[in-house]
Amino acid sequence: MTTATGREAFHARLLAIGEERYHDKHPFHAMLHGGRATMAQVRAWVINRYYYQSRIPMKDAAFLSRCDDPDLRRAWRSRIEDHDGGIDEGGGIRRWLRLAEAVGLDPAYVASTRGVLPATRFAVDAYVSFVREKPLVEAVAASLTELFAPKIHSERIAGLLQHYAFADDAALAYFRQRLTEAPHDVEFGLSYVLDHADTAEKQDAAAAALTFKTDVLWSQLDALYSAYVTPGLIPPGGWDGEQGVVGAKTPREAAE
Ligand SMILES: O=C(O)c1cc(C(=O)O)c2c(n1)C(=O)C(=O)c1cc(C(=O)O)[nH]c1-2
Repeated sequence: MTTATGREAFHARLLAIGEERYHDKHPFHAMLHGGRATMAQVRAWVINRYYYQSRIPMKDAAFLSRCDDPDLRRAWRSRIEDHDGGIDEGGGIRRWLRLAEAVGLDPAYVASTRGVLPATRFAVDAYVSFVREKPLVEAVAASLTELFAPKIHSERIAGLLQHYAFADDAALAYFRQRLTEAPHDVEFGLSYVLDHADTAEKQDAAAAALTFKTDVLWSQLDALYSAYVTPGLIPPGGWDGEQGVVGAKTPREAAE
């Protein structure tokens, strides 16, 4: 067994993975945040990303089902509350559906997950399976992409507000809420991984888990890009640009 590197060096190694591979660098995000995405591309993103949102509490439930430590369960369970919320107010999932409505989609269509690209399903389902099957320290390490999420959420709020007529506080409530939830989650997750990856083997496995998760995120955007930007090859079953669209087209859309 080789010796683990020190806590700080291991932390730096994890940060470097995000620096190199996080999906804030994907060209689809540059289009979206820079106002260069058409409304059809924005809608495709909202439809596909809903699938990720809908599976996050399921993967957290899978995680909880494997924890025999009540302290760990107590620290983790708020993640499910964040996304599902209460009966009346709902949580992140309902806030995401408000964004869907704001971009002119029928929330029931989005919630049905019809039209989600096959590659999106494969990537997201792989994340849920990973968390269901791998050692807990790797499952927690995979969630650490959230270290890099507040930056992308801030960029997205600013970019969408600047460039899109649909964007207002109600439409973007999902992202504002994550700005306070994610740092709390990730603070716990990071200390857990730094404490529990106490051999070189476990550190390598945790780094690989974080790398895997960056692939989960990146490949969802590759799928969107290929279907709705270039070459524009929508796979069978993928959203056709019409289903679930409600209301009149905006003048900008009519010109597109
Ligand atoms: O908009 C984004 O780029 C982004 C990324 C991530 C992420 O890094 O996995 C999450 C979220 N958002 C998010 O909103 C969220 O609730 C979330 C939960 C998790 C997770 O792995 O448990 N990641 C993310």
